[in-house]
Amino acid sequence: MQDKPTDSLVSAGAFSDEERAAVYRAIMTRRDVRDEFLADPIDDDALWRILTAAHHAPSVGFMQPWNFVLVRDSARRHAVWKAFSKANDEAAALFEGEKATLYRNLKLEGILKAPLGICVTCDPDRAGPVVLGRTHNPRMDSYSTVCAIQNLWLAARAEGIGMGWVSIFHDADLRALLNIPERIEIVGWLCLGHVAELYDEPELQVKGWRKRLPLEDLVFEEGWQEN
Ligand SMILES: Cc1cc2c(cc1C)N(C[C@H](O)[C@H](O)[C@H](O)COP(=O)(O)O)c1[nH]c(=O)[nH]c(=O)c1N2
Repeated sequence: MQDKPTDSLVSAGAFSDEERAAVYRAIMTRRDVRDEFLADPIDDDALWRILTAAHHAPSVGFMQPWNFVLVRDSARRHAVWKAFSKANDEAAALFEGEKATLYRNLKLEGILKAPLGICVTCDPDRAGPVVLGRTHNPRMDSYSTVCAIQNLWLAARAEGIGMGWVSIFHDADLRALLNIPERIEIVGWLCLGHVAELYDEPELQVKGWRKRLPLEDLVFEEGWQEN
């Protein structure tokens, strides 16, 4: 039998009431931020803590496939916004009638307002061709990168920094603007900045786009249930 690595274990006990409340508060009050960004720059230490939280996300085979491309330059962010704008016109054309009007009235990005953009990428080759846990589903490396983004989002919330995820782009446009090689997957463009206020429910719900589904309808016991 192998020796238990006691030196590298920490207690798995539950958090104190206060610690638990803080974790749930970060989860429940995290919002996708679009229009509420303030121009104030993000403190370097806070940014590093947020990136460290992202870097401590779980990843398949511990491959840590992520990179974080930080974009502060306003001319570059303007070019990213133009790429969004083109893709958003295409997206808007897919809706009809009232839904199209509502879509047009939604603000779906904070690329120019937020002082920092982060393009999060996934390198499928980070841990060689055979990755523990990825063999039967190649998407596991992308899923790992999404875990990093969620950690980043929650840590930002705890730091009082807002974040918005923008996905309305042609990959090729972001790739060209940021010099990202073909073999690297673009997972998300994140807008980060201080915010004065946050919606207390998802903005898409507040603006009548879609409601939060009842959890009871989404939880199945023992197998799939067709409603
Ligand atoms: C993968 C992915 C991609 C996007 C998003 C999220 C995720 C997870 N969201 C944010 C999304 O609309 C938001 O999370 C939901 O509306 C729920 O709101 P809260 O995040 O709880 O505020 C998002 N929002 C937006 O305005 N423009 C966008 O392009 C995207 N893209």
